[in-house]
Amino acid sequence: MGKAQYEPLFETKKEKGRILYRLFATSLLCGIILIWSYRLCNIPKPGENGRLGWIGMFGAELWFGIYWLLTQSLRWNRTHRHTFRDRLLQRYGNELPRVDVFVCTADPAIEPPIMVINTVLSVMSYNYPPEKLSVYLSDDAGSELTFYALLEASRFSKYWLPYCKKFNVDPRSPAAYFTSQSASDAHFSEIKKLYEGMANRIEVACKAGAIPEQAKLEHTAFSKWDLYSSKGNHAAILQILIDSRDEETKDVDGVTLPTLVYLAREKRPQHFHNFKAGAMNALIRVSSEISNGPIILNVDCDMYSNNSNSIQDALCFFMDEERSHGIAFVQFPQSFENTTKNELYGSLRVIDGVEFHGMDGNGGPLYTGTGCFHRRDTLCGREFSKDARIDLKSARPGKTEENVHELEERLEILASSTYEENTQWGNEIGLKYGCPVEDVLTGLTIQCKGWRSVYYKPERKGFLGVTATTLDQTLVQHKRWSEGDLMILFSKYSPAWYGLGKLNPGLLLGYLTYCLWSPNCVATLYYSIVPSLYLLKGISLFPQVSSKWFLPFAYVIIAELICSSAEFLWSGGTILGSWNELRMWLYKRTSSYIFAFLDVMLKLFGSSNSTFIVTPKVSDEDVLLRYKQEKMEFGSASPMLTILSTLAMLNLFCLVGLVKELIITREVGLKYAFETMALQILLCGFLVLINLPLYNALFFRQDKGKIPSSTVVQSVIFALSCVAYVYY
Ligand SMILES: O=c1ccn([C@@H]2O[C@H](COP(=O)(O)OP(=O)(O)O[C@H]3O[C@H](CO)[C@@H](O)[C@H](O)[C@H]3O)[C@@H](O)[C@H]2O)c(=O)[nH]1
Ligand SMILES: [Mn+2]
Repeated sequence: MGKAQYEPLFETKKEKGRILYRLFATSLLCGIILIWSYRLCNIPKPGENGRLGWIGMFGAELWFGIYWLLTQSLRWNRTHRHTFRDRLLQRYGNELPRVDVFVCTADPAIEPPIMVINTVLSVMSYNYPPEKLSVYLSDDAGSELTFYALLEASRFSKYWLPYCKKFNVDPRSPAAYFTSQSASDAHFSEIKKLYEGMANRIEVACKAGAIPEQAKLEHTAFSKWDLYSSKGNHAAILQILIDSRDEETKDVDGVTLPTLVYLAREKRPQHFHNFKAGAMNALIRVSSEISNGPIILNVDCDMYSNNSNSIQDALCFFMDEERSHGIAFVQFPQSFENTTKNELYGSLRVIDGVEFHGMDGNGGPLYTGTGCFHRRDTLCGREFSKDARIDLKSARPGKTEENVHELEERLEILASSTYEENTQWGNEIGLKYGCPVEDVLTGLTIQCKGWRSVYYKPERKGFLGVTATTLDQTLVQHKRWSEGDLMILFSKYSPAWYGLGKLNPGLLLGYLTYCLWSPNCVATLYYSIVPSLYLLKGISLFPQVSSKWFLPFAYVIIAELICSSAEFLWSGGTILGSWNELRMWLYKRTSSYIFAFLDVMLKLFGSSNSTFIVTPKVSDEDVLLRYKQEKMEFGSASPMLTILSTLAMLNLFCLVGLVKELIITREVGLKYAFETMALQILLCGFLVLINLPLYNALFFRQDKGKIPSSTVVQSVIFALSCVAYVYY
């Protein structure tokens, strides 16, 4: 094709209004600098009241200001992507590359098999040539129930795939499709009935905790579970359920089906399994001997495909003749199906709607796990080189002489728990080990090798998953993320030193923003405790309202509040949602981040081990009901909850103490108090206001989601002693 007619497969647009934003950010920076100057110039002399508190305020504001500066790297250079699928099909319709999809599951109890196979079915039915598509399910529990469900799904797919194609439906997760549709023609009822039959059989098996004897007789694979002892202790089980090279396996219309493989890697108590990263690496090896697709898509078991064209979209970024060469991976945003209108537990809205566009403008987003397309060889450690073009037409391993059983047996060795000993797997090859956010670390090293990545957020969401439905789950998940990100900062691959000179400076700062999530806890804790306590003591920490120094404080606070709410609304959130987001911002910083920060510090000094607490994807009925009503679920006692309620109580006591002085004892005049303490009163008042749901759960609620009485007692005692100590 001549250069003149070159039509790109994707286009990149700079965000409109960037100049305006940059002006605004610069003005905010001026405000911040003024605040710093005010603090520095007004530190009370040694011996004067409030010197220590003042110095602390300076520290906190210095941190907030610097951190805010870092976050500008995520906003300065935002870009948006658009793909041209029709051009892709026109040019490469017949030579599309093979694509391997990896689905990961870890525990049938909190990731129900019926949900897992809905995800599997949704990715099997992509709008893509089936002979070029292979789907691998990694089951870290090695559960017979999950395997049984997958076997059922492989049978159902013979009806489901033709149906999807014929009626061009979306989403292609049957469960999601049937809940979104109310059509009632004969085809619909027929396929729905088939699905319900299957779902019913799976549910019965899961309830009983055992699969029907009949199924065992029909499929020999179940004998592989004869030696199974537990989810942490079992041999590798590999089962090729559909091999698209087989002539006999066709759907009901006689069309080839995608390859479908079940893999439970070997697990032994004496061998550390490295969580999802270990599962992914086993999948990379096994798949390389079956389909060896040059493009790999990974999804979590709850993240079904919501858009049947996502593979084609992603390929537009890998197959453009002029601009695809340096692109290693394409990350889609993480969206959720079970969110409520005002997202009580916060959301990834601003990350997805603003920040990742900013990362993309600087060299590409982080690899955040699910919904990411990779080139196989960059995932396996290939360095970038200007000249060496990557071939997406790599050969598929031919069908060998061995029969399927021999093949499975041979490949099970690749998934054994000792296979990686004395190899570079988890280090130079595949996903990196040793970090709770293995994906972010892996993506970082790929970018350090000279590759870039792409953030693609299509109109119709690519993937939909299940988000946490209780406060505790949310905080635990954010602890894992923020802990992992901070570990990266101190790791061999730290963006701060390893990335220096390898990454675009803007990208490096972007990584730092995420790595430094958890240290934010220190300044936030300080800001939510000390000003309120000083308020009670009658010591002012902010400029008087009539002072000219009041202006920069007012400007920075108001502008930042408006800007972050605007970003939230702009990304599709509601006003109440933005208030909830603010609350979660506070809660994460004063619980998840504290524990993440402490854990990383402990690790640096050699103790404590990483864990991966898998987020539950199902909840009890009453919990679910409260979730839908957006009633915060506190539930069980935990150290994180104790901190949150202690902080809330502390601020309540301070505010009540102030009101008592102002109105009842009238020790200080109302006017005088506002003149000298306005910002402190506002801050304390804000902290009380945002904690209203927490007070409700402490003292008034009767349902199971309330705060347990042990926590109530603890937090009141802690807060009272703190206040008493300061006051007397
Ligand atoms: O030992 C394990 C643990 C987890 N998983 C799977 O990993 C996925 C993610 O686990 P989940 O508990 O849902 O974590 P999330 O915090 O929701 O996951 C986000 O964060 C992870 C990194 O912490 C990324 O890997 C994920 O892709 C991303 O969706 C799930 O499919 C699990 O089944 C395994 O396969 N093996
Ligand atoms: Mn998840």
